[in-house]
Amino acid sequence: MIRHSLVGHGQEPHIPKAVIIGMPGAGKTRIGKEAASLMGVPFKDSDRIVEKDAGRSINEIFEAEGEASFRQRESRIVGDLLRDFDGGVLSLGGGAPMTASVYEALREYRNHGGKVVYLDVDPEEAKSRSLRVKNRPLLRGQTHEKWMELYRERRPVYQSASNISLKPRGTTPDVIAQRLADALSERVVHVSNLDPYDVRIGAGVTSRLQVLLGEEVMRVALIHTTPVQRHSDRARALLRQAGYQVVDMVIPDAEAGKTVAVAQGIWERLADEGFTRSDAIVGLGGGAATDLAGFIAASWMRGIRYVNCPTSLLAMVDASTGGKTGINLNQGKNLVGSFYTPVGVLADLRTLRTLPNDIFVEGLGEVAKSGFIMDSEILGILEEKAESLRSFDGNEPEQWLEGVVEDLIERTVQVKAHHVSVDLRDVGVREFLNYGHTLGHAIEKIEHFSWRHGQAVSVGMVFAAELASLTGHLDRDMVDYHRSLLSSLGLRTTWDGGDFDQVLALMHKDKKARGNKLRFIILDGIGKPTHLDDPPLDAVREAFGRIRSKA
Ligand SMILES: NC(=O)c1ccc[n+]([C@@H]2O[C@H](COP(=O)([O-])OP(=O)(O)OC[C@H]3O[C@@H](n4cnc5c(N)ncnc54)[C@H](O)[C@@H]3O)[C@@H](O)[C@H]2O)c1
Ligand SMILES: O=C(O)C(=O)C[C@@H](O)[C@H](O)[C@H](O)COP(=O)(O)O
Repeated sequence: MIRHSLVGHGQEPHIPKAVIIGMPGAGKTRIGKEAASLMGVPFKDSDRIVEKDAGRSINEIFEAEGEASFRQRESRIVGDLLRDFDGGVLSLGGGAPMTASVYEALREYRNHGGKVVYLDVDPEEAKSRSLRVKNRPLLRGQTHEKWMELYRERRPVYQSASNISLKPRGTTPDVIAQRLADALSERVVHVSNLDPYDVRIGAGVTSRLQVLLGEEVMRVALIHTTPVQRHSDRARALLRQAGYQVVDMVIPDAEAGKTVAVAQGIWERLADEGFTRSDAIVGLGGGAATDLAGFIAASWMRGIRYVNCPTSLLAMVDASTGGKTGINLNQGKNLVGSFYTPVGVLADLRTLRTLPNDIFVEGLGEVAKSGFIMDSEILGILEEKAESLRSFDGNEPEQWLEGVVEDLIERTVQVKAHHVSVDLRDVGVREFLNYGHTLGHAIEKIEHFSWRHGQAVSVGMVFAAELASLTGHLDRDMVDYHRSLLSSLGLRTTWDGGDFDQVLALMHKDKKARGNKLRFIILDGIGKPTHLDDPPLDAVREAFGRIRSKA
């Protein structure tokens, strides 16, 4: 069986971090070596190991034993290395994946989480480079025709054998090596809806835009706000380099961007720029920008492809994933929108470097929410790292960002992915992601959006915990735990604005409400969310009273 053959006798696999494949002259060795050195892991080239093992050069093996014998040697050695080259980067000879046994071994390796990287070079460039190297017996006396024939034969095999593809065209090997190192350190959370997609988390993942958008797309509308200009400049440069026509669309910041007027302005611009169904949207910024961009993608010509590039903690852990797109009305939050999934989400940790402290801290509200409803490990990390998280200023060491913060993002996205994979349309378990939001959205509205979403949700969770306690679902210790954890992170736990009747009217506009009946998400315990339908009005009023600072 596959698992058995790679893992061996009940041991953990010691598989390589990555295997690089591609045409001769693609730069597999140079780029692989450099990426390995950037990551501080060992590098091996299967051709060199075959030569060492045989005690003769590849040319000599071909001359003395013939190609079939070389392929047998290669297949055995690649098989061994795929089983036992712990965490290293391995480059394969250009023809290796064409051998059935190597192709199969690569498939097994991918099934165990291995990363097979196809260096998809321009065939002319690879040809001129490969002819400079002497020990390539199959390339001797090659005509241009024959080379292109080889390329056409091998390319589909490289494509289907790989799960990462890098196009070095127009870039230097150093840049590609850095991209490769970035791609290998990223984390991926899979969302399995009808239209499945991945959330990629890591430093530099924005460079994946081209792979996600694909070759059919001609025009890309890059929707973003001004505070993220530095990151949209980079995305725009990457998109132009990849050959797309980029139309830059700057929208008003935060909730001011989630309006009918802004959406209308963008629809008109798309029409003027001639956007068709095969064009695309990229939403880059905080949750407000990705909510709007998704809504534009969902509504333009009844739906075009879009990618989310979240740049705030909250957008990375929550808003960018799950396909809830929408805008606000004067009457309430997110009242108009649709469920429409992106083709991918790229959470580039480097963008967090410019994120102001208060926006990072509000994002912790949604992180804590995911801990409360499903993953107590998240709560453990938040408790342990509260002080450093609360004082985030963007200058944290790389290890911290790619350690604690990346762990929290990955875990929180896993919680989100779980709920939206099971219930995209929000008719059951997905509603658990709304913990704290019934009151939270009302607070945002009453405060004219001067309160940040995550802060409002934080108070909303304390309110929901109080309501759960009043209705016999949660004990007092848990309510106290909500207050102490959230405040240790710099989140609000009280609110003195509005009055009960105002709040009640807004809570009736919440999407969980049915007819005249309110519906809340509460907890029976950590990781045990449940619905609370139509609770006694007195309990709702009392819970509201308990979030006032003078309570
Ligand atoms: N669709 C969903 O499932 C979902 C989930 C959660 C929240 N949301 C929505 O997301 C919004 C809140 O998102 P948010 O907290 O990101 O707020 P936001 O989008 O208002 O962004 C907050 C501020 O931070 C700026 N910013 C973002 N990234 C930055 C960076 N890297 N450097 C500097 N500045 C940066 C933004 O321009 C803005 O000024 C709300 O509208 C909420 O309703 C949606
Ligand atoms: O994805 C969901 O489902 C959520 O409820 C996530 C929430 O954190 C988010 O704020 C969402 O936008 C709220 O949606 P709404 O349906 O209550 O408007």
